[in-house]
Amino acid sequence: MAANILQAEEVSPMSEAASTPIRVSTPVVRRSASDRNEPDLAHRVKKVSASNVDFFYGTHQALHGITLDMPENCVTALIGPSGCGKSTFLRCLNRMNDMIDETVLRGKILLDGIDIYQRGTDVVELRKRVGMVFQKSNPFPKSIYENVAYGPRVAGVKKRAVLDEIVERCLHQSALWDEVENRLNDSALQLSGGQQQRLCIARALATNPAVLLMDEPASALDPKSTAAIEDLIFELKANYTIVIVTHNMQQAARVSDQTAFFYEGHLVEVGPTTEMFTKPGEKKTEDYITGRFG
Ligand SMILES: Nc1ncnc2c1ncn2[C@@H]1O[C@H](COP(=O)(O)OP(=O)(O)OP(=O)(O)O)[C@@H](O)[C@H]1O
Repeated sequence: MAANILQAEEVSPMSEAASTPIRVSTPVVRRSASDRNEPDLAHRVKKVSASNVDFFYGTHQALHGITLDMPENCVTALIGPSGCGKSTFLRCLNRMNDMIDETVLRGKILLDGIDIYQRGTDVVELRKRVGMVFQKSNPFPKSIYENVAYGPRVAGVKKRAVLDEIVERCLHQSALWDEVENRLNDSALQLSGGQQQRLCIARALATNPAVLLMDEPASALDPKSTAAIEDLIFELKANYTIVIVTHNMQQAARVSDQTAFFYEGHLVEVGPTTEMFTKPGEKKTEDYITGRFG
Protein backbone atom coordinates (compact mmCIF):
# COMPACT_ATOMS: atom_id res chain seq x y z
CA MET A 1 0.00 0.00 0.00
CA ALA A 2 1.30 3.44 -0.86
CA ALA A 3 1.46 5.75 2.12
CA ASN A 4 -0.02 9.14 1.42
CA ILE A 5 -0.21 11.18 4.56
CA LEU A 6 -0.45 14.38 2.55
CA GLN A 7 -4.11 13.63 1.94
CA ALA A 8 -4.76 11.45 4.96
CA GLU A 9 -6.87 12.39 7.94
CA GLU A 10 -5.18 12.64 11.32
CA VAL A 11 -3.64 9.26 12.03
CA SER A 12 -4.36 7.24 15.12
CA PRO A 13 -2.17 4.57 16.66
CA MET A 14 -3.20 0.92 16.24
CA SER A 15 -2.51 -0.97 19.41
CA GLU A 16 -2.41 -4.42 17.80
CA ALA A 17 0.55 -3.56 15.62
CA ALA A 18 2.18 -1.65 18.45
CA SER A 19 2.42 -4.80 20.50
CA THR A 20 4.44 -6.57 17.80
CA PRO A 21 8.19 -6.23 18.29
CA ILE A 22 9.64 -4.54 15.24
CA ARG A 23 13.30 -5.03 14.37
CA VAL A 24 15.18 -2.03 13.13
CA SER A 25 16.92 -2.75 9.87
CA THR A 26 20.20 -1.16 8.94
CA PRO A 27 21.68 0.61 7.13
CA VAL A 28 19.57 3.76 7.16
CA VAL A 29 17.76 4.30 3.88
CA ARG A 30 19.12 7.43 2.25
CA ARG A 31 17.38 8.82 -0.76
CA SER A 32 18.69 10.72 -3.73
CA ALA A 33 16.81 13.93 -4.53
CA SER A 34 17.90 13.99 -8.16
CA ASP A 35 14.81 12.27 -9.56
CA ARG A 36 12.12 14.41 -8.00
CA ASN A 37 11.02 18.02 -7.79
CA GLU A 38 12.40 18.61 -4.30
CA PRO A 39 15.08 20.97 -3.12
CA ASP A 40 18.31 19.09 -3.63
CA LEU A 41 18.97 18.67 0.07
CA ALA A 42 22.15 16.68 -0.49
CA HIS A 43 23.79 19.67 -2.13
CA ARG A 44 22.70 22.26 0.43
CA VAL A 45 25.24 23.44 2.98
CA LYS A 46 25.16 21.11 5.97
CA LYS A 47 24.49 23.50 8.80
CA VAL A 48 24.41 20.81 11.45
CA SER A 49 25.83 17.32 10.98
CA ALA A 50 25.56 14.44 13.40
CA SER A 51 27.74 11.41 12.82
CA ASN A 52 27.57 8.13 14.69
CA VAL A 53 25.95 9.68 17.73
CA ASP A 54 25.33 7.33 20.64
CA PHE A 55 23.71 8.77 23.73
CA PHE A 56 23.38 7.25 27.20
CA TYR A 57 21.33 8.19 30.25
CA GLY A 58 23.43 6.29 32.76
CA THR A 59 23.42 2.73 31.46
CA HIS A 60 20.40 3.27 29.20
CA GLN A 61 21.38 3.85 25.60
CA ALA A 62 18.79 6.20 24.10
CA LEU A 63 20.47 6.84 20.73
CA HIS A 64 22.34 4.37 18.55
CA GLY A 65 24.74 5.61 15.88
CA ILE A 66 22.67 8.52 14.57
CA THR A 67 24.10 10.05 11.42
CA LEU A 68 22.02 12.92 10.07
CA ASP A 69 22.76 16.12 8.17
CA MET A 70 20.50 19.11 8.69
CA PRO A 71 20.75 21.38 5.65
CA GLU A 72 20.93 25.16 5.95
CA ASN A 73 17.68 27.12 5.63
CA CYS A 74 15.66 23.93 5.64
CA VAL A 75 13.24 22.47 8.14
CA THR A 76 14.13 18.98 9.33
CA ALA A 77 11.28 17.13 11.07
CA LEU A 78 12.09 14.38 13.58
CA ILE A 79 9.24 11.88 13.81
CA GLY A 80 8.74 8.53 15.50
CA PRO A 81 6.82 6.89 18.32
CA SER A 82 7.01 8.04 21.92
CA GLY A 83 10.34 7.24 23.55
CA CYS A 84 12.24 6.69 20.28
CA GLY A 85 14.78 9.41 21.09
CA LYS A 86 13.59 12.44 19.10
CA SER A 87 13.83 14.93 21.97
CA THR A 88 17.06 13.39 23.20
CA PHE A 89 18.59 13.89 19.77
CA LEU A 90 17.22 17.44 19.53
CA ARG A 91 18.72 18.31 22.91
CA CYS A 92 22.09 16.92 21.82
CA LEU A 93 22.20 19.64 19.17
CA ASN A 94 22.69 22.44 21.69
CA ARG A 95 24.07 20.36 24.53
CA MET A 96 20.96 20.74 26.67
CA ASN A 97 21.50 17.16 27.82
CA ASP A 98 24.71 18.28 29.53
CA MET A 99 22.46 19.52 32.31
CA ILE A 100 21.38 15.95 33.10
CA ASP A 101 23.71 13.99 35.38
CA GLU A 102 25.42 10.83 34.18
CA THR A 103 24.79 11.31 30.50
CA VAL A 104 27.36 10.40 27.88
CA LEU A 105 27.51 11.27 24.19
CA ARG A 106 29.74 9.47 21.74
CA GLY A 107 30.22 10.51 18.13
CA LYS A 108 30.33 13.98 16.61
CA ILE A 109 27.96 16.86 16.11
CA LEU A 110 29.24 19.64 13.87
CA LEU A 111 27.81 23.14 13.60
CA ASP A 112 29.25 24.93 10.60
CA GLY A 113 31.89 22.20 10.49
CA ILE A 114 33.01 22.65 14.11
CA ASP A 115 32.51 19.95 16.72
CA ILE A 116 30.22 21.39 19.40
CA TYR A 117 31.41 18.75 21.88
CA GLN A 118 35.08 19.54 21.53
CA ARG A 119 36.97 20.65 24.59
CA GLY A 120 36.77 24.38 25.17
CA THR A 121 33.37 24.90 23.56
CA ASP A 122 31.54 27.82 25.16
CA VAL A 123 28.21 26.16 25.84
CA VAL A 124 26.44 29.44 26.65
CA GLU A 125 27.56 30.85 23.32
CA LEU A 126 26.52 27.62 21.58
CA ARG A 127 23.00 27.89 23.01
CA LYS A 128 22.73 31.42 21.68
CA ARG A 129 23.56 30.16 18.21
CA VAL A 130 21.32 27.13 18.57
CA GLY A 131 18.12 28.42 20.19
CA MET A 132 15.37 26.25 21.56
CA VAL A 133 11.61 26.48 21.79
CA PHE A 134 9.85 23.99 24.04
CA GLN A 135 6.56 22.15 23.89
CA LYS A 136 5.03 24.23 26.64
CA SER A 137 5.56 27.95 26.27
CA ASN A 138 7.65 29.20 29.18
CA PRO A 139 7.73 33.00 29.17
CA PHE A 140 9.46 34.65 32.10
CA PRO A 141 7.11 36.37 34.56
CA LYS A 142 8.17 39.71 33.14
CA SER A 143 6.82 42.13 30.57
CA ILE A 144 6.55 41.20 26.90
CA TYR A 145 9.39 43.64 26.20
CA GLU A 146 11.65 42.24 28.90
CA ASN A 147 11.13 38.66 27.75
CA VAL A 148 12.62 39.49 24.36
CA ALA A 149 15.24 41.91 25.71
CA TYR A 150 16.45 39.40 28.30
CA GLY A 151 19.01 37.54 26.16
CA PRO A 152 20.58 40.67 24.66
CA ARG A 153 20.71 42.29 28.14
CA VAL A 154 22.51 39.26 29.57
CA ALA A 155 24.88 39.48 26.61
CA GLY A 156 25.69 43.07 27.65
CA VAL A 157 23.47 45.20 25.43
CA LYS A 158 22.58 48.26 27.53
CA LYS A 159 21.46 50.96 25.11
CA ARG A 160 17.71 51.31 25.13
CA ALA A 161 17.58 52.20 21.43
CA VAL A 162 19.42 48.99 20.51
CA LEU A 163 17.17 46.90 22.74
CA ASP A 164 14.09 48.60 21.26
CA GLU A 165 15.27 47.68 17.78
CA ILE A 166 15.94 44.05 18.73
CA VAL A 167 12.59 43.68 20.50
CA GLU A 168 10.66 45.15 17.57
CA ARG A 169 12.55 43.09 14.97
CA CYS A 170 12.09 39.81 16.82
CA LEU A 171 8.41 40.44 17.51
CA HIS A 172 7.93 41.17 13.81
CA GLN A 173 9.81 37.99 12.90
CA SER A 174 7.66 35.95 15.23
CA ALA A 175 4.50 37.50 13.79
CA LEU A 176 3.46 38.95 17.15
CA TRP A 177 4.25 42.64 16.77
CA ASP A 178 0.84 43.72 15.48
CA GLU A 179 -0.85 42.08 18.45
CA VAL A 180 1.39 43.49 21.17
CA GLU A 181 2.94 46.74 19.96
CA ASN A 182 0.69 48.78 22.25
CA ARG A 183 1.15 46.58 25.30
CA LEU A 184 4.85 45.84 25.44
CA ASN A 185 4.93 46.56 29.17
CA ASP A 186 2.11 44.16 30.00
CA SER A 187 3.02 40.89 31.62
CA ALA A 188 3.83 38.12 29.15
CA LEU A 189 1.65 35.85 31.27
CA GLN A 190 -1.42 37.80 30.09
CA LEU A 191 -0.90 36.56 26.53
CA SER A 192 -2.80 33.60 25.09
CA GLY A 193 -1.02 30.25 24.77
CA GLY A 194 -0.38 30.77 21.07
CA GLN A 195 0.90 34.30 21.67
CA GLN A 196 3.13 33.07 24.50
CA GLN A 197 4.65 30.48 22.18
CA ARG A 198 5.34 33.13 19.53
CA LEU A 199 6.86 35.28 22.28
CA CYS A 200 9.16 32.39 23.20
CA ILE A 201 10.17 32.18 19.54
CA ALA A 202 10.88 35.94 19.58
CA ARG A 203 12.96 35.45 22.73
CA ALA A 204 14.95 32.69 21.04
CA LEU A 205 15.50 34.89 17.98
CA ALA A 206 16.79 37.78 20.11
CA THR A 207 20.15 36.09 20.68
CA ASN A 208 20.64 35.96 16.92
CA PRO A 209 20.73 32.18 16.51
CA ALA A 210 21.63 30.35 13.32
CA VAL A 211 19.63 27.26 14.24
CA LEU A 212 16.26 26.92 15.95
CA LEU A 213 15.31 23.70 17.71
CA MET A 214 11.59 23.22 18.31
CA ASP A 215 10.27 20.43 20.51
CA GLU A 216 6.61 19.97 19.61
CA PRO A 217 6.09 23.73 19.56
CA ALA A 218 2.41 23.57 18.67
CA SER A 219 1.24 20.48 20.53
CA ALA A 220 -0.44 22.48 23.29
CA LEU A 221 -2.10 24.95 20.93
CA ASP A 222 -5.50 25.24 19.25
CA PRO A 223 -5.72 24.82 15.45
CA LYS A 224 -5.60 28.56 14.72
CA SER A 225 -2.49 29.12 16.85
CA THR A 226 -0.96 25.96 15.39
CA ALA A 227 -1.50 27.33 11.88
CA ALA A 228 0.16 30.60 12.94
CA ILE A 229 3.20 28.72 14.26
CA GLU A 230 3.41 26.62 11.09
CA ASP A 231 3.22 29.75 8.90
CA LEU A 232 5.92 31.26 11.05
CA ILE A 233 8.20 28.23 10.67
CA PHE A 234 7.82 28.56 6.91
CA GLU A 235 8.81 32.25 7.07
CA LEU A 236 11.70 31.67 9.47
CA LYS A 237 13.48 29.08 7.39
CA ALA A 238 14.58 31.82 4.98
CA ASN A 239 16.95 32.96 7.73
CA TYR A 240 17.35 30.00 10.06
CA THR A 241 17.96 26.28 9.97
CA ILE A 242 15.12 24.61 11.85
CA VAL A 243 14.86 21.20 13.47
CA ILE A 244 11.42 20.31 14.79
CA VAL A 245 10.11 17.34 16.77
CA THR A 246 6.49 16.59 16.04
CA HIS A 247 3.99 13.80 16.62
CA ASN A 248 1.67 15.33 14.08
CA MET A 249 2.33 13.70 10.73
CA GLN A 250 0.39 16.30 8.80
CA GLN A 251 2.38 19.02 10.48
CA ALA A 252 5.65 17.32 9.52
CA ALA A 253 4.36 17.00 5.95
CA ARG A 254 3.29 20.66 5.88
CA VAL A 255 6.29 22.39 7.41
CA SER A 256 9.38 20.32 6.72
CA ASP A 257 11.72 19.85 3.77
CA GLN A 258 13.35 16.74 5.18
CA THR A 259 11.93 14.13 7.54
CA ALA A 260 13.86 11.72 9.73
CA PHE A 261 12.06 8.71 11.19
CA PHE A 262 13.39 7.43 14.51
CA TYR A 263 12.53 4.10 16.08
CA GLU A 264 13.85 2.71 19.37
CA GLY A 265 16.81 5.09 19.34
CA HIS A 266 17.77 4.31 15.73
CA LEU A 267 17.38 6.50 12.69
CA VAL A 268 15.49 4.24 10.32
CA GLU A 269 15.09 6.50 7.33
CA VAL A 270 15.66 10.09 6.26
CA GLY A 271 14.69 11.81 3.06
CA PRO A 272 12.88 14.70 1.41
CA THR A 273 9.52 15.05 3.14
CA THR A 274 7.27 14.59 0.11
CA GLU A 275 9.06 11.38 -0.75
CA MET A 276 8.98 10.10 2.83
CA PHE A 277 5.23 10.64 3.06
CA THR A 278 4.32 9.26 -0.35
CA LYS A 279 6.94 6.59 -1.06
CA PRO A 280 8.78 5.68 2.13
CA GLY A 281 11.64 3.27 1.56
CA GLU A 282 11.06 1.23 4.70
CA LYS A 283 7.95 -0.69 5.68
CA LYS A 284 8.38 0.50 9.24
CA THR A 285 8.24 4.13 8.16
CA GLU A 286 5.11 3.48 6.15
CA ASP A 287 3.50 1.66 9.07
CA TYR A 288 4.24 4.60 11.36
CA ILE A 289 3.10 7.40 9.12
CA THR A 290 -0.09 5.59 8.21
CA GLY A 291 -0.88 5.05 11.88
CA ARG A 292 -0.35 1.27 12.17
CA PHE A 293 1.58 1.92 15.35
CA GLY A 294 2.09 4.98 17.46
N1 LIG B 1 16.23 12.61 31.69
C1 LIG B 1 16.18 11.31 31.35
N2 LIG B 1 16.73 10.37 32.14
C2 LIG B 1 16.71 9.07 31.81
N3 LIG B 1 16.14 8.59 30.68
C3 LIG B 1 15.56 9.47 29.85
C4 LIG B 1 15.55 10.88 30.14
N4 LIG B 1 14.91 11.51 29.12
C5 LIG B 1 14.53 10.54 28.24
N5 LIG B 1 14.94 9.33 28.68
C6 LIG B 1 14.71 8.03 28.01
O1 LIG B 1 15.34 8.08 26.74
C7 LIG B 1 14.50 7.49 25.75
C8 LIG B 1 14.19 8.50 24.66
O2 LIG B 1 13.38 9.52 25.23
P1 LIG B 1 12.98 10.82 24.41
O3 LIG B 1 12.28 11.74 25.35
O4 LIG B 1 14.15 11.34 23.70
O5 LIG B 1 11.97 10.21 23.34
P2 LIG B 1 10.94 10.96 22.39
O6 LIG B 1 10.98 10.25 21.10
O7 LIG B 1 11.23 12.42 22.35
O8 LIG B 1 9.57 10.68 23.13
P3 LIG B 1 8.23 11.57 23.18
O9 LIG B 1 7.72 11.62 21.77
O10 LIG B 1 7.34 10.78 24.08
O11 LIG B 1 8.58 12.91 23.73
C9 LIG B 1 13.27 6.96 26.48
O12 LIG B 1 13.49 5.62 26.80
C10 LIG B 1 13.23 7.81 27.74
O13 LIG B 1 12.64 7.10 28.80
